[in-house]
Amino acid sequence: MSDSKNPLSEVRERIDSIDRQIQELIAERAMRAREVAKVKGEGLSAIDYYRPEREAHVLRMVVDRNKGPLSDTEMVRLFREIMSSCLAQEDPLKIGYLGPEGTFSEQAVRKHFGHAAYGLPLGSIEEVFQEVAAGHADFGVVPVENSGQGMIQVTLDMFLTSDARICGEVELRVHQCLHALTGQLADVRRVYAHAQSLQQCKTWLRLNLPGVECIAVGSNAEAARLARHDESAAAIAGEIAGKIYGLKTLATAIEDRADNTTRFLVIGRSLFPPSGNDRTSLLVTVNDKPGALYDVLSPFAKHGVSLNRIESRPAHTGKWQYAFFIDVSGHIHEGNLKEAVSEIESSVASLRVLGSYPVALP
Ligand SMILES: O=C(O)C(=O)C[C@]1(C(=O)O)C=C[C@@H](O)C=C1
Repeated sequence: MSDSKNPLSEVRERIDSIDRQIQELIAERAMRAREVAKVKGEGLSAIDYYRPEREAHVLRMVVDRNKGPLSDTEMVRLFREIMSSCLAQEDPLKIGYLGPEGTFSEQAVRKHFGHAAYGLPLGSIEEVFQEVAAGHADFGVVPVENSGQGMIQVTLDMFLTSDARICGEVELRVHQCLHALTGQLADVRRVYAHAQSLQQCKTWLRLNLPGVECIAVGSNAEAARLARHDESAAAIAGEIAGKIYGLKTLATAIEDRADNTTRFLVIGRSLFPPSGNDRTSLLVTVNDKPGALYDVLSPFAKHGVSLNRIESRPAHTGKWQYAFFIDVSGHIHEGNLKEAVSEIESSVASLRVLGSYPVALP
């Protein structure tokens, strides 16, 4: 009998050896993270140890080093989880999001903070802002924009009345599925979903479920919860929500646009230092005079600052008065943006820096 090893067990032995090394290195990394924490001070809470600018820097180095075969997104996800566990050694961060469990907001929380953070499902976007302001949550994650549907007005309007700061952004590819209790499309008489999701799947619904009643509810996870108790109903929700609520998936990727992506904001109570690739969000209200918007925008051009987006909303200060949400490249502590902003400040009714934060990672 040949004494050559079975090729499967040979590769598995190599994998076991690599796993041993990875595990030792992860344990050593966790020890170093403890040392860093000691330098920052003993007995602080998780929020005092958290450094989003450093995390973004670490993850950008991961992307730069990545030569495959795993994608940048996968590599970033793995390292994010390692940092999440390193940070949670004392006490996990508490993150508020639009619940219940299984929403895309929860997926955004996990993408940005990893699974060692403690997720706090809340009833509404307003509640996420309130819980962060009250200190019951360290940070909150709220949807702000969808690639096909545009801005989420509730989120923008919350910045008009709250002191929340933006500490980060997360981009999430959103894949919608149709789930139901029976698993039969022919049984579906009504479809529950969040209004945004109904919009995102309009064409699929028209072609595959013509004439079926579409009912907008607070979240997709709520839709899945309702469909669990009704054999003639289906819910549009992510894959995870379908599983959590014990439903069968009737169709996957039913969104009309293949690149359907939602951008979320991480909200907190303070500003963080530059990470090297940042974005700044400003809230500006202008006086009613000719060229008011020109006075806001021209200093950006003059100081070489790129404008990423501008969105207007009725201001809460009076009829026909508008607030502008402006996103620009750079950090507020960096020279050219600082100069542009101080020039704008002298010509507008009000200007508030909502936050400077690392640009979203893959
Ligand atoms: O470098 C730090 O400041 C750390 O605390 C270490 C570390 C990490 O694991 O790399 C952990 C948590 C912080 O949010 C950032 C980075």
